[in-house]
Amino acid sequence: MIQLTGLTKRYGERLAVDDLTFTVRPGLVTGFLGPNGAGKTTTMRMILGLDLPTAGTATIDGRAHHELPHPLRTIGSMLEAQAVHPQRTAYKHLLYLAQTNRIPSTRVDEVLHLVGMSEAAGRKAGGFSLGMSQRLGIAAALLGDPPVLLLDEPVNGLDPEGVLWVRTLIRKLATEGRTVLVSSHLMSEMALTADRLVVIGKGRLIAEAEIAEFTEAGAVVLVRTPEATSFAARLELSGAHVKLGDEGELLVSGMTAPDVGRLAAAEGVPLHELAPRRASLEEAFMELTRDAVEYGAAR
Ligand SMILES: Nc1ncnc2c1ncn2[C@@H]1O[C@H](COP(=O)(O)OP(=O)(O)OP(=O)(O)O)[C@@H](O)[C@H]1O
Repeated sequence: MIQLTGLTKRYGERLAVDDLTFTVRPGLVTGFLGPNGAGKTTTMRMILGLDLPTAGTATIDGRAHHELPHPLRTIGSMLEAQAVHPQRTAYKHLLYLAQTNRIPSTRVDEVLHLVGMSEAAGRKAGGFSLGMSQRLGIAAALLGDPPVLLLDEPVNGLDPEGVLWVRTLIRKLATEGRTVLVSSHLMSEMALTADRLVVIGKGRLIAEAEIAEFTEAGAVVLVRTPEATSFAARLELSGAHVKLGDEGELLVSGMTAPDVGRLAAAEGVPLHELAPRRASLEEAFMELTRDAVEYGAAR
C-alpha cells in the first residue's frame, strides 16, 4: 500500500505538487491521471525518495522509502527517463542492479524471461527500440519481486502490440495482489487498464474513484422536444441541470431518463427523443480537468 499525506513539492514560486492525500491499495491497478505538467512524475519521484517533499509524507507499507531495508524488494519502479548505459547489455544492466541490491543473480534470467527478452539478453541497451527499453525498464522494476510497483507512462510511444503486452502484464501483477500505480495522461488508456483512478491537475487532487463512478458522474439524458425552451425551464425548476446542444437538443444532468419522461408526460410535453447517454471516460476526464490544463489548446 502507498499512502500520501499532504504531500507537497514547491519549486520556487511553483507548486508542482499541492497537498496530495490519497491511498493506493493492493490488488488493484490504480491509474494516476493528469494532463502534462500536472505533477505525476514529481509525486512518483517523492514516493521513491528521489525528490524531497517540501511538506507531507509518502509511505510504502508504512515506511518512507529511505527507511526500507531492501527498497527494490519492496517497491519496483519505472520512471519515464530510463538511465541505462548504452554499452551495457540487458543482462549486465540487470545483474548490476541485482548485485547492488542483494538479489540473487538467478532472478535476472527470470525477469528477462518474464518480459520476453531472454533472446535479447546479450544485446547492448544502446541499440534497443523504445519497446525493448520499456521491457527492460519493467524487468528492472520486477527484479526484487516487489509487492508495490510504480510505472510512469509505461505505454508511451509503444506500438499496439507493446501496449497490449504492458496492459496485460499490469493487470496480472495486480491480480497477484500487488499494489500497482500507473501514471498516464490518457484517459482512454487508463479506462482499459485501471480499476481505480486518481486524477490530479496543477498538482492538486481533482478526483479519486472507481472507473465506473467517473462515467456515472458525467452521465446525461438527451432530450428532443419541440418545446425545448419551456421544458428546459421546467426541468431546471425540478432541480436538473440543462445544457442546450448544438442541434437544439437538451442535455440534462442530475435527473434520470425515466424521471425526465415522467415529468414530460405530467406536463403534456411531446418528446421526440429521450436517451440516457453515458459520458465517455475521455469526456469525463476533460470535464474534470478543464480548469487544470496548463498548456491546453486556446479556447
Ligand atoms: N526540477 C524541477 N524544477 C522546477 N520545476 C519543475 C521540476 N520538475 C518539475 N517541475 C515542474 O513541476 C510541474 C509538474 O511536473 P511533472 O513532471 O511532475 O508533471 P507530470 O504530470 O509528470 O507531467 P508530464 O506528463 O508532462 O511529465 C511542472 O510545471 C514542471 O514544470
